[in-house]
Amino acid sequence: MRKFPEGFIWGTATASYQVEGATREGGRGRSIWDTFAHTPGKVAQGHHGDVACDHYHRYLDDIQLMKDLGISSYRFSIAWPRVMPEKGRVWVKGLDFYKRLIHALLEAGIRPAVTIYHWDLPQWIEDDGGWNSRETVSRFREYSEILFRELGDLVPMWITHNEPWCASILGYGLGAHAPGLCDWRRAYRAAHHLLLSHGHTVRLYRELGLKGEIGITLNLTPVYPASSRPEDVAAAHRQDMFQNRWFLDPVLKGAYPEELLRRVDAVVGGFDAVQPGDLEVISAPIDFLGVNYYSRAVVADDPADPLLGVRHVPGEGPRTEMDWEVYPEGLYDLLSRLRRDYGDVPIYITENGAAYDDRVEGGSVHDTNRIEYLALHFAAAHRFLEEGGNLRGYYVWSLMDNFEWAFGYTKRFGIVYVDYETLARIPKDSYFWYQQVIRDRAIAP
Ligand SMILES: N#[N+]C[C@@H]1[C@@H](O)[C@H](O)[C@@H](O)[C@@H]2O[C@H]12
Repeated sequence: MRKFPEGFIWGTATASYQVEGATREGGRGRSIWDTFAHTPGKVAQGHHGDVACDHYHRYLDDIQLMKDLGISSYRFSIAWPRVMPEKGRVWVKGLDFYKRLIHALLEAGIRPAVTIYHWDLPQWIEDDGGWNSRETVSRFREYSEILFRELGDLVPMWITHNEPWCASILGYGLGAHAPGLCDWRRAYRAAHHLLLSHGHTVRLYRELGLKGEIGITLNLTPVYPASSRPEDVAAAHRQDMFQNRWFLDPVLKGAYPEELLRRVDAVVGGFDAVQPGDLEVISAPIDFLGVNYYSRAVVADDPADPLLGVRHVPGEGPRTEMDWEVYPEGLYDLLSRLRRDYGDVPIYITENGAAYDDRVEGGSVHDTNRIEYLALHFAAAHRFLEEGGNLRGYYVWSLMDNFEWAFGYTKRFGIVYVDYETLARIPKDSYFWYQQVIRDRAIAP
């Protein structure tokens, strides 16, 4: 057996807009994802999060599932529109649901890990410029301070942002996510303001003297050249800078990659969002780095690509329902690279999992492909631990099937199946497999 260390954190993760529903309850205002999802053509089959998994009302049953699973921590996000529903209005009662959720988790012996922002920006803030506006940085700090003052003594682990790369690039550059804009200048500005708000919030956490730990979650994708040709190796370097170092370097080294700044100049005519002192704020020391890993990228040189001069090449491995290559070696390579290039920063894998075409058969879901996916990735993490890697925990994405952003409910990532007609939960075979891993604190060799 491959044993994990005593005290290793096993968890599951979700996010507010993806599971809660109740988008008109508790005084909640509209988010950019309410707007985006209700805009025809933006989300598969016109799906939206109005009901989602109804976690808002079913959280006690969901916590029982977590308790039976045996996890030690549950990662979830707080919906900013529940706290700041409209301009000029703070609705602290909007936190009542989260206070109930957190107390129930603590009673179940489950450590709450709170993501402050997982993409559901209040619509009124987007109307005021959203992450393209530096004003949002101070609004995020104000929002964070409310959370810290109301929940700071109950919550031991805080994540400022989830995947700021996605929130900025997909939301403002490619238009694939809310708010659905296609403007690279706004995307670069949004990325900077997300990072800046992270840094100010870390500093605030320290100023308030809170005793927990705070970090940020980045979606990181190790990049491999399609061949050993120098052109392809250089292409991989450029993609790595765009995909990973853009956020890793400011947070952990206090500087953007020089080549990125040159490319930004060339593509959007200058990085005008950075002001003196910003990078010092962004690189406020963190207690951990959250890593979301799903797959790798393989790229070749392609001069026809205006942004980076790269072309993505499909890897040889099997694919998930997201058409992502199953490549567990990439997790080990990524963790090793972080240790090599960024020092021994404590790491949590804050998301890892896979979407498959799950079917209910006789009341069960035999998702052997997801068990294999998780087993291979747990083994990669174990290899890193065996080499002295500072890995503190692993959150499986996701506890339950949920609203998969632009894919709506067509992609199932959960270890618990959700029947969207009845909202019944059915633990999949992977749930019971994970339950045994947690009991054994080990995986089979
Ligand atoms: N796609 N996909 C699954 C999963 C998504 O559901 C999460 O909300 C994101 O943090 C991250 O993209 C990963």
